Amino acid sequence: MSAQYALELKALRKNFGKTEIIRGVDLAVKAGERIAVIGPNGAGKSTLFNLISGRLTPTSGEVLLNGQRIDGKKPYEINRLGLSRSFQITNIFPKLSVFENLRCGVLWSLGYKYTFLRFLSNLDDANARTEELIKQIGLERKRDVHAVNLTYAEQRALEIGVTIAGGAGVILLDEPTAGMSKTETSHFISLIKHVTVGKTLLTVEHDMGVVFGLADKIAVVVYGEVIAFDTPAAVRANARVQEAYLGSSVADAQGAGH
Ligand SMILES: Nc1ncnc2c1ncn2[C@@H]1O[C@H](COP(=O)(O)OP(=O)(O)OP(=O)(O)O)[C@@H](O)[C@H]1O
Repeated sequence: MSAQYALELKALRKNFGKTEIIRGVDLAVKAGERIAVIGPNGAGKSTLFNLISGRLTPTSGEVLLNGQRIDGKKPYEINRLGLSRSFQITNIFPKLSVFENLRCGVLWSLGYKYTFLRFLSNLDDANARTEELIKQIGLERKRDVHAVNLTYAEQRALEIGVTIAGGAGVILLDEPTAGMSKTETSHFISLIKHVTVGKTLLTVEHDMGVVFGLADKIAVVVYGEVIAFDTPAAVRANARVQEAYLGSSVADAQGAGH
């Protein structure tokens, strides 16, 4: 890949009415980096994800995926260009099995959206890729179970599977461990690391244990600006971050043994 960065935000701004919510964000993420986006409630993290994934159009500024402008494009176009996003609310099909949910994701990426009924039975490549995904997310024993009958943590695993099914190189996850127990969370961090090897990952996260367990770098968003973008150790030591946001959260995470 010739582009220097997998994802780049340049002077990105977003207003809602007269209120400026994203206030000039610059961020450059190298291919293969895992980034946690943190910040107080209402800082603009979800808005930033919406701008990157095409759900919102920036008021000004640029978003580049592998060097190509994607701001202004539709979410499915951005998806086709190699960026895939999962949401806080699961968007899997409850009445389809694990296998069927994943195969939908694979087929979509292969471009069979409108004709796939005709091809289902003999799509050996899609089926093989689907079986591989099931193993990756550890749901072999739930292969034929309807999504609605999975546990919450299994549904989240399936959702990660659907998110990566299309082979996107850049993955956005919105609070992937929200609502999980501590044991489920630590298992899930390993799963995310495992399935995103070689990919670029951005995750919005409130749980500092997850942040420090997962991220190569942390972007701290406060009041619509990125006030720090650095390694976990450097962010932890950053006085401005401590003051604006992180002090007590880091102390909590460290106290919890992270
Ligand atoms: N569509 C919208 N119209 C108007 N204001 C909005 C809209 N979406 C978000 N906002 C406002 O923008 C600000 C940033 O919201 P956003 O959801 O991006 O924050 P966040 O950092 O993701 O917060 P949280 O951690 O609570 O999820 C908030 O003040 C919110 O009320």
